[in-house]
Amino acid sequence: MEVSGPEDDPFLSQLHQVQCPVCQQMMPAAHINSHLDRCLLLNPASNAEPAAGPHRVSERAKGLSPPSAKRRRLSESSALKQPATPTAAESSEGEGEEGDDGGETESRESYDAPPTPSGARLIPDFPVARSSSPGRKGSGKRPAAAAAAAGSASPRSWDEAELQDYIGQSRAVGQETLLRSLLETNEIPSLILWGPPGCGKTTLAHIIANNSKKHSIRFVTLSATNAKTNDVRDVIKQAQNEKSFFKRKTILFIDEIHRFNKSQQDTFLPHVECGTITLIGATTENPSFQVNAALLSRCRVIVLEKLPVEAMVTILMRAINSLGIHVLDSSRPTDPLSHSSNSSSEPSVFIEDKAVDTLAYLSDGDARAGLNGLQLAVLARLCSRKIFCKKSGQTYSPSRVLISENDVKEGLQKSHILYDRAGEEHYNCISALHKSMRGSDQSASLYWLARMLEGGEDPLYVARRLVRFASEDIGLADPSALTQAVAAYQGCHFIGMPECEVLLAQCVVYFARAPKSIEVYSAYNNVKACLRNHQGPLPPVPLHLRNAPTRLMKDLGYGKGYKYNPMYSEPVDQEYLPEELRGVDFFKQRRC
Ligand SMILES: Nc1ncnc2c1ncn2[C@@H]1O[C@H](COP(=O)(O)OP(=O)(O)OP(=O)(O)O)[C@@H](O)[C@H]1O
Repeated sequence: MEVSGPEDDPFLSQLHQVQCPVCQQMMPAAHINSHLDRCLLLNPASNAEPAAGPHRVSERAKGLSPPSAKRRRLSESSALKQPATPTAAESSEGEGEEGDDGGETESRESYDAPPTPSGARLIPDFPVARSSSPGRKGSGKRPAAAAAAAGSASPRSWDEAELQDYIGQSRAVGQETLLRSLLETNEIPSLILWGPPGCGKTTLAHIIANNSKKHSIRFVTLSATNAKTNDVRDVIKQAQNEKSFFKRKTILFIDEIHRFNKSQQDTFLPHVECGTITLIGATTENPSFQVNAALLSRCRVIVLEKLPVEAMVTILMRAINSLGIHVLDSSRPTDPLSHSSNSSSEPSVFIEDKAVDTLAYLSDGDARAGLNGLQLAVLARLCSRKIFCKKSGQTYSPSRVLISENDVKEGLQKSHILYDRAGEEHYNCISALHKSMRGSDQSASLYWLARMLEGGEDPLYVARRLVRFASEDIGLADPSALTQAVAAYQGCHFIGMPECEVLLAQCVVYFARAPKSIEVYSAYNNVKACLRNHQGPLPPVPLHLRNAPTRLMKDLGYGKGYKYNPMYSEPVDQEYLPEELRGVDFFKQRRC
């Protein structure tokens, strides 16, 4: 069983009181790191950190202002483990009042925990089962029931993870790669990590974080899903202070960097350029389109790939080992109940080896999907393990539970419930949104919109679909719908997420309520069908409709007989379609 200190558990760390070594104030352990940041800036003279040096007093006297009270929560992994600043675990316990941070809390989040409301995300524990190479035996590190119920199929502490713990991706971080040598010499350049969901972008960033911690480099994370431009400015301001006063470097990790719009991305540019921050961005989208060209040219793009099945098996086996699950060899059919007896109150959990292979295969290179699928399968089996005995009329819980191939398939389906940006769910949801607006159901329209945006969909993708809908389904019944959609698109482009969500919501409700007409859409389809079905060469443009800029053309009869409509007070009787299509009305029916 793994033992973790109170600083590992956000709940415990709230209860655990520690004393600030600078101002001696007592506060919950969870607050100590954010408090220390400010305290060191405000009280440089009393700073215990050896690197601080005496010059800080004069710097403060020069008017170094304290970080704004509105400063958003930021994560800083190096601060959590600075050698000279006692961590919560190292500090003595005691009673005390709340920290002086005005209610601002800074707690460590678990690995896949959602970002804090401000968008700041703390460097979480990083799941690495350091134990050996994972074979297919199942090591039984901690009871599967407890571990799965605790909410993770990943092993718990990944705090010390290093590159060797990173599975696969040899093209990006293999032995001979540039990135590996840069990491080994601790020369981290600005990077863009580009790859499909769950392939390990964030994981790699955390490995870099662990590496930089050793060299007292600050590592701050923001998620572009929630962070606002002010959050970025705060990070930059603090990075400038850290650089000039403490000669400390800052690495800023931005998850889903493509969700920052171009002007938000511009905020980093000068600071990346002058070395105030080293930027590491993670994105599932092609950076050539989603990242500012100027910013991109200052970053190395590391392309990560979908994890191959073998790598997925290794990752799953690590989790299985760490959860204490036993793997059953299907080539040697045995009754799991005949395995060694289990005296503990926790059931022994077994998994078929083919279930592991299936999970690895079906996860499609997405380790998160695989691990979530495993976790849900374990939980589902544990919850349904009570057996009713007809003879005694009692229910009892068997001491052994078997996870089959079907269980993992179900687990995988459930873990994909939310939203799969890159897969079928993406198309299902946009189709449901389109149909709900067409059906004038404003609630359903908003629901599908929110489901996509909350699931991490690119707002510009939704906006583009709205532009299309404006003409396809509303058309001339309300021509201003198109203006609304284009405005929403541009608004999203200007302000990005999360602010632009309400623009899309407004547009979606407008469209759901708007009158609908497919008149133009179907007429145009009729024209296209006419062209497609035409046999032989297309009919020539009638001579009277042709322009005649030269004498020769006039001589050839171009423009001859054309009636210039503004010259007539009554409707003009004139043909505009080619001869053979005379009388065709594409608005009434398809005639070709
Ligand atoms: N190469 C890897 N080695 C070990 N574990 C991995 C690897 N890739 C992913 N994982 C595991 O899979 C889970 C998801 O990985 P991670 O969050 O790094 O993916 P991501 O590429 O950042 O995904 P997204 O784009 O959806 O944010 C983590 O729990 C991590 O432990």
